Amino acid sequence: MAACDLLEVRLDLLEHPETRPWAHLSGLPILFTARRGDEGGAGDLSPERRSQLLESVLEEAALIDVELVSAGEMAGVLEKSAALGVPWVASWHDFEGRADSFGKIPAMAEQAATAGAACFKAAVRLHHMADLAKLAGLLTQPLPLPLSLMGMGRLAPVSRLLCAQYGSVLNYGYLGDAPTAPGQWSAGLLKAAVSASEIGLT
Ligand SMILES: O=C1C[C@@](O)(C(=O)O)C[C@@H](O)[C@@H]1O
Repeated sequence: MAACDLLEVRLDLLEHPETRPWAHLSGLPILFTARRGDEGGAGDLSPERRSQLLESVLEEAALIDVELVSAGEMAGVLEKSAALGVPWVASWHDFEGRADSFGKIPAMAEQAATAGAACFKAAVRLHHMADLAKLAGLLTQPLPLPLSLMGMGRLAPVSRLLCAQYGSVLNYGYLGDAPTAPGQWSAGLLKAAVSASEIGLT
């Protein structure tokens, strides 16, 4: 079993993205991300630089990730990706885990759908067991687009299995030896664990 079904290339983490260091990984669809600094990106790249990075890979992208709050400042690249039929994952990250984050997610998902996103993704640091239920519970609400939800921190691993069981799409794990978020599973382990825990919850 391959370790993953889709690869995410974090353009903001690459020293020399123009050398296309992902080129040898042919055969798998690629999601390209150029993360903004205040949502976990490296180098605090400007919206112009992030747009330029994404525009340079649109022809080979299966999907692109742009933070919901960057939709306005990166409208140009979103228009180009839409014209090419490349879907947009609208994302949002809360590394602190603020108490009001769970309640904000449905409205952000609605906003993402209206703005043309194919999926809304939120990663939130979890502090308490009750946070697990709040996060996975969002997947039982009717919303106009698929959700990709995951926890960060000590409860991240269990949250990622729970959310996958409740229908979260795009479940992230790392390749190599460096997680890109606190509490991320390795991709191979996550895929095996999700497969082993497919018990048909709705
Ligand atoms: O947004 C996400 C999700 C993520 O932050 C995670 O929590 O696994 C990992 C990032 O690489 C990715 O861009």
